[in-house]
Amino acid sequence: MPAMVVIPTGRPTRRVRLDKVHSIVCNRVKDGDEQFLVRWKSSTSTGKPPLSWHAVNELTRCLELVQEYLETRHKIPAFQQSKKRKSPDTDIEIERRASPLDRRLNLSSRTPSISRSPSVSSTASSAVIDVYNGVLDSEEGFLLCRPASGPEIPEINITAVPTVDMAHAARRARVDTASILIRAEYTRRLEKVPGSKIHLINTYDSTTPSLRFRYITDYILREGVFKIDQAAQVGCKQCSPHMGRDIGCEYTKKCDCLEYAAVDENRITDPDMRDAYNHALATGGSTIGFPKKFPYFAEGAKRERAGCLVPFYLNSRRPIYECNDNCNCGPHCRNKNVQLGRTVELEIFKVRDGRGWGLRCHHKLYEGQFIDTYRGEIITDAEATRREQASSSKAKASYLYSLDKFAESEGLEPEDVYVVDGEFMGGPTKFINHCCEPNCRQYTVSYNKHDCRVYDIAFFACRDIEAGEELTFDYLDKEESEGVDEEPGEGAIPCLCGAAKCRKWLWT
Ligand SMILES: C[S@@+](CC[C@H](N)C(=O)[O-])C[C@H]1O[C@@H](n2cnc3c(N)ncnc32)[C@H](O)[C@@H]1O
Repeated sequence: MPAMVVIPTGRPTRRVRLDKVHSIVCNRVKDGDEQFLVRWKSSTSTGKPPLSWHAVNELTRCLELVQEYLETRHKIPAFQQSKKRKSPDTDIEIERRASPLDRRLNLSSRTPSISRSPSVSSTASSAVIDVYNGVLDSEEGFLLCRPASGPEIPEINITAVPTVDMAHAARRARVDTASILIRAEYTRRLEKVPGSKIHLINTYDSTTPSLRFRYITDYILREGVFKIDQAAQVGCKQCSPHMGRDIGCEYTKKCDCLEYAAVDENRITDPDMRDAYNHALATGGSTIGFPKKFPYFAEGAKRERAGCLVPFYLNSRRPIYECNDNCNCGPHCRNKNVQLGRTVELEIFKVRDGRGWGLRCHHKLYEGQFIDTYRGEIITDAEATRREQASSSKAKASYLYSLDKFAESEGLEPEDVYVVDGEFMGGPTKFINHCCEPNCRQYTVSYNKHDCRVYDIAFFACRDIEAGEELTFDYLDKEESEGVDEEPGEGAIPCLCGAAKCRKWLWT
C-alpha cells in the first residue's frame, strides 16, 4: 500500500497546532491564498522533517511563528540548488519569471505541482496542500503531520529549503492577510489587559509588536524567588477610614506604613522633637515617630493634582510606602494609588527613527501622575546572568531591572538581589524608550515595609506631558551625584533620543 497523505475534509476551518510546529520556513501566494510552509516538529532528528503548505487562516493558532518568520523573511537563507535539480516548488519558479503579479499568480495556480500526486484536494478549502516528507492527518479539527516515507511522498532535505527560487518568490509574495491577522490577534490581547484602554498605532509599516509577549498585571515569581505572603503583610493598625475627611491615613505620624518614609522636616516645630530628630540623623538612628511626608496630593489640591506624587518624592529617590489590604485605613485611603493599577489610556506606537516601538499617553498627563508599573518575571540574579549570556540580543539588558533599592540598607549581597525580566511577559511600560532628558521617572513603591526584595517599580510623569507626546525615562537612572561614564561599555547601544544633552549611548 502506498504511503498516504490524509487531508481532513468536512471541517470549515482546519487549524495547525502551535505545539506541533517547529517553524515556518517559507511563504508564497497560491490560488490567491497567502500560504506558509510549515516545518513540523519531528520526534526523530532527521534532515527530512515533515513539511506542508498552509493557508494563513489555518495558522491562527501559531501566528507568533508566522510573525517571527515574516520579520526575518528578507534575510531567509536560500540554498543553492544544482542546475539540474528541480525546485520542489516548480510553480514558484514560474511565479518568479512572469509578470505582472496577477499573471504570475494565475500561471502558478495553473501549473501542476510536482507534489500533487500524493496530495488530495480538500473540501474544506480550494487549496491543494503540498506535503513533503510526511503524512498529514486530522485530529479533532486540528491538523497534524507525522513523518513517513514511501515512494509516493516527495522528499526534501530541510537544508535545501527554501531554494533560491522559493526564497526569491517568498520575498516578493504579499503577506497582507497574515499582517492583518497578526495585528488583530495583538489587539485582541491588548483588549484583555485590565485598566484603561491600550491602543496599538502604526502609521509607518504593517508590523506588530511580538506576539511572543504575554501581558500580565502581576509579577510572576520564578524558581528561587520568594515574596512575603499578602496575608502576612503588616498593615497600619492605629489608622481608621474616618480620621477627619474619610480619606484614610492622613495623620502620617500614626500610620505604621509610613514608619520608614521620609521625615517631613517642616512639621518638626517643637524644639525637643527637633533635637531628637537631629540626634537621630547624626547617629543614623530610627526616625519612627516623627511626622512623615505623605506621598500623594490629597483631594483638596488642584483637581488635576489630586493623587499625583508630591514634589518631594518626585524629585528624590525616596521609596514610596503605600498602605495595603491589611491596613485599618479602608479602601479609600489616599495612600493607595499604584496598587490600584493604571488609569491612563496608553498608545503603543511605532517610532519612525529606528527605536522600534514606543509608548505615549492618549491624553494629557500632569506632573507626578502615576502611569503604570513595570511587570515581568522575577528571577534570581544567577538566572538573570544566565539569560543575559544566553541572549543573542544586546538589548536584553534593557528589559532586566534589579530590585536593589534596599540592598545596601538591608545588607543584601548582590547575588541575593532579585531581577525583573519584562522581555516576554509584562505590561505596556515595556515599550517606554530611553531619553537622556526624560519626561517620566521610575520609583520604588512598597506595600510591605518588611519585604526588602520584592516591591513595585512605578512610572510617574516628572513634568506635565501633552497628549500624544512619547513617554521616556532614563535607563541609567543614576543618582545626580553618581555621574556617568563617558566611554561606552561593551554592548552599549547608540542613543537616538535626540535630546540636547544626549549622552550618545543608552548605557555606558
Ligand atoms: C525596553 S525596550 C523599549 C521598547 C523598544 N523600543 C521596542 O520596540 O520593544 C529597549 C530597547 O529599545 C531601543 N531603544 C530605546 N530607547 C532608545 C534610544 N534612546 N536610542 C536607541 N534605541 C533605543 C533599544 O533597542 C533598547 O534595547
